[in-house]
Amino acid sequence: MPIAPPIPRLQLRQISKRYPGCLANDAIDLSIAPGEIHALLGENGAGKSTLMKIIYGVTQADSGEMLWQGQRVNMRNPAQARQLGIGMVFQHFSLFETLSVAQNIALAMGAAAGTPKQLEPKIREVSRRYGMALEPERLVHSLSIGERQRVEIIRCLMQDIRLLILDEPTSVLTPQEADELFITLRRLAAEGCSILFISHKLGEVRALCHSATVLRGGRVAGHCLPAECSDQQLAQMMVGEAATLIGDYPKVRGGAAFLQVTGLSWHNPDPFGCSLTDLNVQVRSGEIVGIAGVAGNGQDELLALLSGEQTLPEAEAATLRFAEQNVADLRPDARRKLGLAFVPAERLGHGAVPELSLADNALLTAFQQGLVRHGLIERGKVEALAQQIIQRFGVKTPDMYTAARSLSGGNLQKFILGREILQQPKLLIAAHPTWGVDVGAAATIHRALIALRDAGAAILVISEDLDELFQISDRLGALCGGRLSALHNTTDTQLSDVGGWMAGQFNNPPSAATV
Ligand SMILES: Nc1ncnc2c1ncn2[C@@H]1O[C@H](COP(=O)(O)OP(=O)(O)OP(=O)(O)O)[C@@H](O)[C@H]1O
Repeated sequence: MPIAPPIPRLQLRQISKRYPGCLANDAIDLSIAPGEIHALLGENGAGKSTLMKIIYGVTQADSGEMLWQGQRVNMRNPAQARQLGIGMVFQHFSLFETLSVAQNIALAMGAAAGTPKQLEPKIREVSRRYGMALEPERLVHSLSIGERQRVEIIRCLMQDIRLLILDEPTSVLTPQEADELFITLRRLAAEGCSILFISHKLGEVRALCHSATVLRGGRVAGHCLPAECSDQQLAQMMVGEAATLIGDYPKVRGGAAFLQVTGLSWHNPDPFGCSLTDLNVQVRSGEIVGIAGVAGNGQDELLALLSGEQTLPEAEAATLRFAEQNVADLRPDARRKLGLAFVPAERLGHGAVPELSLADNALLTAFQQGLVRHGLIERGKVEALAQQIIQRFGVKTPDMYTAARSLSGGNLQKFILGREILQQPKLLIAAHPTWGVDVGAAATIHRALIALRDAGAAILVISEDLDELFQISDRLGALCGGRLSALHNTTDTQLSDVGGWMAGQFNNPPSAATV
């Protein structure tokens, strides 16, 4: 007697979802078996997040049907999804800093699940079983980003989980933490839990996922077995043409120092923030300096001090210099006048105003580039700039009047980066320049950064993506606990060296001269 194939855990049939001006999901079919780790791939704006939100009940499809273990289901909200055994770990965690791990999990699970004290033994059991070390009494503010992600995953595993959705989970992890996460995910899958994994990192998709669905322009472009495909083949399925992914950029020495940070210390009044201790770094015109580090080790504080969002008293103005000018006491617009462009880590709300159109967002930081005359905005010039950013950086949007918040994450990132690069700054400071950006767009951004470097700009990139830092940086260092390692030429540096610096294994003499 023939054996019937197992019923898929989840099946989507002809799922469609339209937003104003765009068909985000167009008749999508997708099937995930029990115990299968399935990747969802696609360039920025392909429709991945929209599809996940439909599965998790955050938003509803316009048409099509969803079958959960063979039964038709109308997913109305996340609570219903959780009840069925679907868990989702978002890119940005929503944890309360001042509460413990157990208190956070109890809050998320609702009163019926029990008090924090009652949940502690189960948290310990789940963390032991899946090899995710985590103490239930620890306060969240004392946890690393990797440990915070464990809180979210353990929260999902506390319920009877059948499908775990992870949205770019490794973008916040060190390489070692990512390896540990994969061990947990493989164990979960071996027990029959299905996993839907979204990532732009093709290497890890090939190493982890059994199968993949590739989306392009809201439609299914194909299904494949990632282990049997090269990066180039996967990228080609995503963008529909042969993509040039890896740029082998020559390393350079740069000219005179433009940004000079000398003995920079700052006490952070926020008890959960990080203070900076005796930072020394020079970025020369015509070079890219990369700063690695796990989030929360002083990156935000350093960025605020470099951009002018946090100023220092006049007496300390010389701790930061642009060329020969002291700037530590200057506000952001004064620093922009001296040639600074800045890409913050957070896209919505910091890099762009969500409610404003792309054109107005272009004006926000580029207004000193001749876009305002006699106090009047020159709309024609603003629109020309916005159009140029959209075209040069391949930003997918219905038009320049679209609100920033309705762009997919990666497309907004391309827009913000393009806006800053096109201002031809003397100094560009960029946090996570390709965070959430697809492989094709990341290559475009890297080429643009190299071109800006070769045109003579000093560039400082702060990123957690070590592959990226090795690819584009001429010199490298790392932040740990608010201290910065010395910089080294990238050509003389191994991945393991940077891993060591990220863990604080460096010993700079106080106020050391930078290399
Ligand atoms: N709330 C919304 N209103 C209007 N348009 C939206 C909204 N959400 C998404 N879109 C549009 O739907 C399309 C698909 O977006 P989605 O976020 O699903 O892409 P994605 O594949 O997840 O991209 P990324 O890799 O950049 O996160 C994009 O063109 C986006 O601009």
